[in-house]
Amino acid sequence: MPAPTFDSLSAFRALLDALPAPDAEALKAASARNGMLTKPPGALGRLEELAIWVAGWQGREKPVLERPQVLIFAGNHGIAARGVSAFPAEVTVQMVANFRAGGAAINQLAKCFGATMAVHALELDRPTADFTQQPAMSEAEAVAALRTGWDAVDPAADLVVVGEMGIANTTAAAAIAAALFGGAAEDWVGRGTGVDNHGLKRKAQVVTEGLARHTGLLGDPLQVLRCLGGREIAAMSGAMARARAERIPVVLDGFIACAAAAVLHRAAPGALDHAVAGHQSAEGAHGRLLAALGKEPLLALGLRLGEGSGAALAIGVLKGAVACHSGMATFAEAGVSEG
Ligand SMILES: Cc1cc2ncn([C@H]3O[C@H](COP(=O)(O)O)[C@@H](O)[C@H]3O)c2cc1C
Ligand SMILES: O=C(O)c1cccnc1
Repeated sequence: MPAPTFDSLSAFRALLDALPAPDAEALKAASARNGMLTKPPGALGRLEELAIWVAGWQGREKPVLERPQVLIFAGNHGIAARGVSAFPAEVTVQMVANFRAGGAAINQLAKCFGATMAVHALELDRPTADFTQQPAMSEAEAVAALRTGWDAVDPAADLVVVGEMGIANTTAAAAIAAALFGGAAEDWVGRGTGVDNHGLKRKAQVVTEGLARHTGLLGDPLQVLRCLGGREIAAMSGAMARARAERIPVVLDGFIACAAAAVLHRAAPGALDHAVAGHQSAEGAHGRLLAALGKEPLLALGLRLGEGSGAALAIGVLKGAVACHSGMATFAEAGVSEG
C-alpha cells in the first residue's frame, strides 16, 4: 500500500490522529523470549525493554538492526540576523557541503554504526521570516517542509535517526518549547554554539518577542511549528511522523530534534511512542524538554552538536540490545539450569 500523504496542515493532523500502534503479538512473543534467555531476570537492565520495544514496532519476536537510516535536514532562519548564534548564518550551507563531502562528525558516527546517511537542504537561500515580525513560514512552506521529511524516510529502514543543521535553530527550538510547555523564555534558551551572557539575553528577548507576536495561534502545536519553527525543524517532525506511520522506531537527538518531536507529542498524545531519547545534550533546557516528553535519555556525554550525533551514538546501544535479545540462547537451548 502506498504511504498516505498530505497537502495541508489539517491533513497532516488527520494522519497524526490515525498513527499505528505496535504489534501486540510481537510484543508478547518478545517479552516471553526475554524471560527465557540465559541470564538472571532483568540482568540486561534497560537493554531488555529496548529490545522488546523494537520488537513491537518491527512486528517480530526477534528484531534486527541492519538498516539504520540517518536523515539530516538543513534550514536557515530569519532570526539569525538578530545575533542569537555564535556563528554566522553562512555556516549552514557550508556545513551541508561538509556533510556531502563526508567531513562532519555525523558522517563518522553514521559510518561507525553502519547507518546510511542522507542530507536534505531546504531552500537555504530563502531563510524563514524573522518570527518576531511575522510567522516564520506560510502554511504552504510549513507543509512543504513537513513533506520533505515525510518523503525522506526509507520504508525499508529498520531504525531512523533524525538530525539537523541550521544556524540559530536553538533559539527557534526554545521558542517552540516555551510555546508548547509554558514557562519563561529564560527557562528554555541555552548557549547553543556558545553565545556569551549578552547573547543569551538576546535569545531570551527574541523568544519573548516571538511568543508575544503569535499568542493567538500558539494553542495549536502545528501553528507553533509554522510560526516559530524552521524548515529543518518541520522536516524533522515530518520524518518522525512518517517513521511512525511505517512502524519504524526513531532515536531522538538533542534539543532541536526534541523540539520537533514535541510538536507531534502535543498534537497527538502518544505520537512519540515509537521514539526513544538517544541522549541528553549539554544545551541547558534539554533535560527539561526530555522530562516534558517523558523520555529518559540513553546517553549523557555532554555533546552539544546536533546533526543527529547523540542519536547516532545511541544506535550502538540499540544494536547491543537487539543482538542480545535476538541472538542469545534460551536456558533450554543451552542446557543451563534456571534459578
Ligand atoms: C561548525 C558548526 C557545525 C555544527 N553542526 C551542528 N551545529 C549546531 O549548531 C547550530 C545551533 O546552534 P545556534 O542556535 O547557536 O546557532 C545548529 O546548526 C546545530 O545543528 C553546528 C554549528 C556549527 C557552528
Ligand atoms: O542539543 C543539541 O542538539 C544542540 C545543542 C547546541 C547546538 N546544537 C545542537
